[in-house]
Order: sequence, then structure tokens, then C-alpha cells
Amino acid sequence: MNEGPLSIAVPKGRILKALAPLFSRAGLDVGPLVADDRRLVRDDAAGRLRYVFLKPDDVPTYVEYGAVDLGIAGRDTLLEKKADLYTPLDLGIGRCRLAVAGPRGKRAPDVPRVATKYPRVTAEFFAKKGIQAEVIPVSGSVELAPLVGLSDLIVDVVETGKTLEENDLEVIETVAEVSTMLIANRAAYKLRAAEIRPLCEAIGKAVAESAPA
Ligand SMILES: Nc1ncnc2c1ncn2[C@@H]1O[C@H](COP(=O)(O)OP(=O)(O)OP(=O)(O)O)[C@@H](O)[C@H]1O
Ligand SMILES: O=P(O)(O)OC[C@H]1O[C@H](OP(=O)(O)OP(=O)(O)O)[C@H](O)[C@@H]1O
Repeated sequence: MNEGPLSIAVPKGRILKALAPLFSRAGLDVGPLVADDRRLVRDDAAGRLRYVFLKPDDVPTYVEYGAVDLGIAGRDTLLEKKADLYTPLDLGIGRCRLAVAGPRGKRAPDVPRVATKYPRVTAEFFAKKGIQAEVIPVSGSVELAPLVGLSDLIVDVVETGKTLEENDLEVIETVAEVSTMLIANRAAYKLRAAEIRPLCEAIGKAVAESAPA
């Protein structure tokens, strides 16, 4: 872990699109990040930074185990995975919230069935409220569950609210505010501090510059 380029796990998909301009403003070589090919491991031209491409949900696992030094993950994923990590920087991208939602104008039963990609967060949220919910794990298109009677409620990510709106659902309660975080393996954060600190500073500056006044 302490030799070769510093590695960073980046999620494929929507976050990558917002990440590349941010990293570019931080002075990083984003050529390998935006290259349209199928390689899962890509080094920058200087051989200092190694991008590793993963599914968003797997990023905390690779970083916690030290297979990769740093990573990019949503607060939602971090809450669900509960990995033992450092979270040195909020990148201010991928802003959305985790929310409980249900069919517009319809009251949920006292013991609701709740479909979600976030079973742990959901179970904890309802338990804290003293509600005995039945959590039903699903892996996508969560908004479908109440439409076809799989569940009474859902817990999912809401950004514009368009997906809920178009499926006759409404937000009932916010569970957590979400944005994308830079995460670090605990050992790497100490052992490679000389490389990680200046990188965090450069990215932190780019984040501050892009924050709304
Ligand atoms: N609508 C959204 N707006 C802003 N951020 C979002 C939104 N949906 C998800 N996110 C954030 O992006 C992260 C990755 O989203 P998601 O798991 O949906 O991946 P994806 O980009 O759709 O790729 P895939 O589902 O194909 O793996 C989430 O963990 C969350 O932090
Ligand atoms: O409030 P909105 O702006 O409509 O965004 C919220 C939607 O975005 C995500 O879905 P995504 O498109 O990633 O599909 P998925 O269900 O496969 O994750 C999320 O799961 C919601 O469905």
C-alpha cells in the first residue's frame, strides 16, 4: 500500500461526471478519469495517482481494507456501510437527501413495510422513532415498490423530487442530508500523509472555489 502511485477509488456513474471537473480545477490529471474505455485501473501521466473504477456501493469496502488508499463515496453509502474510515473532505457534489416517501396523501399503517437500498439506515431510523417497520431490501427503481404493493413506504435518495412526483409519491420525512465525501484508509492516511495532505488541500481549495457565495 505504501509503494507506487497513490490510489483512489472512483464510482462509475453519475458522481464521476461531477468529479472530473472538480479534480481538473484542483490541478489533477483527469485524462484517465474521463477516457472512454473499459480499463478498471488507470494511472495519471506522472505516475503519481492511480484511479480505480468501482460500483459506488463497493468504494468504502475497498478503502476500508486498504486495497485502495482513498475513495469517493456518498454520505448515504457511508451511513449504510458503516466502514471504519477517515472522511477528510466534503466535496460538495452529489447533493441530495435520503428520505422516507409514500403514496401522495395516503397514511401508512402502524407497522409499515419499507422498501429500500439502505436497509441498515432504514431499520435504525424507524427503530429510533419507536416504529416497528418491516424493511424490504431492493437494489434499484425503489419508487416502484409502493406502486405495485411490495411496500407501503420507501427510503431512497431524492434530489429534484421529479422521480417521486412522476410516480405519485411524496416525501414524508428526511432521514439524512447527502453529499459526496473523500474517504481515506486509516493506515494510508498516516503512512502516506506527505502525498495525501497536499492532495486534500488542492481538492479542498477547488471545492471552496466552486461553493455558491
Ligand atoms: N438523483 C441524485 N442526485 C444526486 N446525487 C445522487 C442521486 N442519486 C444518487 N446520488 C448519489 O450518487 C451516488 C451513486 O448513485 P447510484 O448508486 O444511483 O449510482 P449510479 O451513478 O446511478 O450508478 P449505478 O446505479 O449504475 O451503480 C449515491 O450513493 C448518492 O450519494
Ligand atoms: O429526485 P430526483 O432528481 O428524481 O432523483 C432521485 C432518483 O435518482 C436516483 O435514481 P437513479 O436515476 O440513479 O436510478 P436507480 O434507481 O437505478 O438508482 C434515486 O434512486 C432516485 O430514484
